[in-house]
Order: sequence, then C-alpha cells, then structure tokens
Amino acid sequence: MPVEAEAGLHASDITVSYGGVLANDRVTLDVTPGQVVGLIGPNGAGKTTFVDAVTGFTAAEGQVWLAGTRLDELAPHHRRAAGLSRTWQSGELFSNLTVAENIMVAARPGGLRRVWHDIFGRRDRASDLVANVLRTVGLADAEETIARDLTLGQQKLVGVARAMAGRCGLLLLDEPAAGLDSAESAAFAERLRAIAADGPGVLLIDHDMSLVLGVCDRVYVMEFGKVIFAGTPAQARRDPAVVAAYLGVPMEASHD
Ligand SMILES: Nc1ncnc2c1ncn2[C@@H]1O[C@H](COP(=O)(O)OP(=O)(O)OP(=O)(O)O)[C@@H](O)[C@H]1O
Repeated sequence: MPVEAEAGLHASDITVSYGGVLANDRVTLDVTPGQVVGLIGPNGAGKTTFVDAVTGFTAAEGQVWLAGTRLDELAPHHRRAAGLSRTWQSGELFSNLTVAENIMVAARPGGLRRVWHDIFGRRDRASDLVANVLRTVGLADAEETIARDLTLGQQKLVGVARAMAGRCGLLLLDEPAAGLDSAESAAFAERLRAIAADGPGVLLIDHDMSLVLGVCDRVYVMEFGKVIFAGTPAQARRDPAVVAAYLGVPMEASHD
C-alpha cells in the first residue's frame, strides 16, 4: 500500500478514455484529512471525469485509496459507503421539500418513500443525522425551511449537507459555488474551511478562482486531461504554465 494511502484520499494514475478523447491521463492526486484541495482547469480539462472515475461513475484505470482501503474495484455505492461523498454539477434541490427532507432523500436509498419512513418512523435517527449535517454547514435553524425559500448560497450549502449525509469520509464537491455572488461565495468558503477542519478532507472543483485560491491548502491544475501543476495557491498564481493554461492573464496577488 502506498504511504500516501494511509490517510485521506490517494488517487494514482487515473486514466479515462472516451472514444478518442483521453479525458484523464495518469492523474495522481492526494487529499489529506483536514485539508481543502482545489482542482481547477479550463472547460473540458477533465475535472468532472476525475471525480466520476474516483467515485466509480465511469470506467477508469488506476488506483483509488481512501484511508488505507483500496476502492477502485468497488461499485459506486460501496465507495460511498466507504466514505467517498460527492456533489453533482446539477445539484438542484427539490424545491417543494423542506431542507430536512432534501437531506434525507440523498441519505437513504429508496428516495422519497424511505424519507417518510425515516422521518416519521424513526424520527430520532433521522433528525440526529439532519441536525448534525446542518450544524456542520452552518444551517442549524433551517431544518423545516422549504428549499425554495432559501437563498442561493444556503441552497448550495444544503447540497453540501446532502453529500455529507451518508457516512462521510471525504467530500468531492463539483462546482458547489456556481452562481453565488462574491459575498455568498466568501461565506461558503468559510463553511468549507470549517467542514474540512472538522475531519474529512474536501476536494473542491470550481471556476471561481478567488474562492478556490482563497480557501484551498493545495491546488491541482489540469489541462487536456493531465495534471500540469500541484502546489500551494501562492505558487499557482506565480506558475507561468498555470497562468497561461487557465487564466491567460496573471492572477491577483491577494490571498497569499
Ligand atoms: N460521458 C462522456 N462521453 C464522451 N466524452 C466525454 C464524456 N464526459 C466527458 N467527456 C469529454 O471528456 C473531456 C473532459 O470533460 P470533463 O467534463 O471531465 O471536463 P471538465 O474539466 O469537468 O469541464 P467543465 O469545467 O466544463 O465541467 C471533454 O473533452 C469532454 O467532452
């Protein structure tokens, strides 16, 4: 077992081909518990493909280890049970359900039918679960709020809470802050730091550079399916290949 696999996530040589497109080309990436790690790159670079490969939603070569357990030969639901939780780019909530119900839909196999059983049949366990994850994302008072009445920032946090509602080891967040304004994004970043500090690592994919470079401990940059940079946000801002590939212009010197 690789040394890196003893804690956190260690994905090595992840390779995914879609027909003639090499969407991931030997991608190796580590997330240490307690850290927020960023994965950035231009559209089509292969970021979502990497999350799909790690979580088992697309066929891939390479190895996936989580806290010393090898996961790459397991089905997606077994990887989730082992502690890999993800959000989806299209992570809309059920707008007519309460926040608690939205979380329970994701937490229990069987969808809505199970929700009623969980919420009304085993009220204690369900409400404990909901209360815990909502406290972690900073929405302790929103349990009974109908999802459509939340701000966009709060809805995104419920999306993160949903991902955390299973057995939570490591969170893979695919563009969780899309559509947030800068104030909401800053508040979201604060919660992400708190979530990471709480234990599980976080892998954050987002196009909001000030969010990613401001909140992450380390950053990976992908281009054309390959990792072209791994290092701190401060190093990323100064790396000529990163600047050329991703931004085309020098990055702001703030947040160093
Ligand atoms: N299911 C699929 N079938 C065929 N090609 C795919 C599939 N999914 C992704 N691709 C291709 O793989 C490459 C990587 O796509 P991917 O969605 O992983 O990039 P991304 O970095 O997440 O992009 P974005 O920032 O736009 O979400 C692209 O060329 C894309 O067209």
